Amino acid sequence: MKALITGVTGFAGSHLAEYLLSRGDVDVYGTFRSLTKKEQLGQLMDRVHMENCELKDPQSVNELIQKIKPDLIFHLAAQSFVPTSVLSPTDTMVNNIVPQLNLFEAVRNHAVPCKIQIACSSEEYGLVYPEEIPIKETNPLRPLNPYAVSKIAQDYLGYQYHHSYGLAIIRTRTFHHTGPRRGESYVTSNFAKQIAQIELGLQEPKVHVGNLDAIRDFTDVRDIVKAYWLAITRGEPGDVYNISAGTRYTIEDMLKTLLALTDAQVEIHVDTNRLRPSDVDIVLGDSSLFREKTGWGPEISFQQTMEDLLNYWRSVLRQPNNS
Ligand SMILES: Nc1nc2c(ncn2[C@@H]2O[C@H](COP(=O)(O)OP(=O)(O)O[C@H]3O[C@H](CO)[C@@H](O)[C@H](O)[C@@H]3O)[C@@H](O)[C@H]2O)c(=O)[nH]1
Repeated sequence: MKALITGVTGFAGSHLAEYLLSRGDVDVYGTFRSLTKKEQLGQLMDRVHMENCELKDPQSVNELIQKIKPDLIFHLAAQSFVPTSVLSPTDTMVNNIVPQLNLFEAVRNHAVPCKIQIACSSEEYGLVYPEEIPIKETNPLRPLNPYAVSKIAQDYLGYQYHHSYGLAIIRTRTFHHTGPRRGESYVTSNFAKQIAQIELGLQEPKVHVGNLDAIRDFTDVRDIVKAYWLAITRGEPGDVYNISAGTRYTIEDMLKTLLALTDAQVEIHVDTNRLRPSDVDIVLGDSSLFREKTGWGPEISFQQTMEDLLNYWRSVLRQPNNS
């Protein structure tokens, strides 16, 4: 079976590649943007068929789909950092919507009988009222940033291409996920990296933070990629599924969990430039539809995820020429 992962060197993409390769029954193809990340991932990426493809270019995507004729497409490539979408809304719209349209059109043009999973997001729900918690797939979408709007466009294009053209598209709305290799801009990784830097004397003993009151439903990325596999193999084309562990932590709880794993004595410093114009206060998911359909459930505890993330940064920072 041939699986194509767009954004294979990205956070979820690289974990998905690792999972698919470990199964032994999947030939993994991937598109990527960053050569540096490819090199950092070393041996893992040596086992993936790496494809040069500009996802924003229809011709390039057409050639890729015609050449590989994948059985499965996991579309993970995206601009996924909320503050970047606030600073550059146009780039986020173009980077998130155009590649997906090119993929859908290429699959249509070549009549490739594949299944497609698209990575949508809990950010689409945006403003949520207390009585709507935990959030079901039927909740209204009230986006609070351009990233969320771009994900709604991806989500609804998935719906439309399924209904208009019969493409076997499964939409997953994933809640906050983290773990080793998480990009350092995202809150869990950012705090873990700062603590590891403090331990090594590379930063003054002060952790810089933004809004600590936001509530997130944290899931380990290694559980998320297993969910993506189950979504594409057992999910119903045309349907949309929430994926989340159902945990409820404030960002402050998450910081305290990390601080309990270190002997370093630190001060907490709120940086106003880390606060967002409109933050999403609470994101807590109801993933019962997905669990009933596929049998999925999270296996890695929040505590374990945080420990693995901190250890990841400790090991990265101890390597020569680290960033
Ligand atoms: N990044 C960051 N966030 C901070 C900080 N301090 C507090 N926060 C708060 O921590 C929360 C999480 O921020 P992010 O890690 O940037 O993630 P996100 O906005 O929740 O979005 C993530 O989850 C979505 C749902 O899965 C994803 O779709 C999205 O791509 C991203 O991964 C937000 O409420 C943010 O204001 C900080 O120093 N840095």
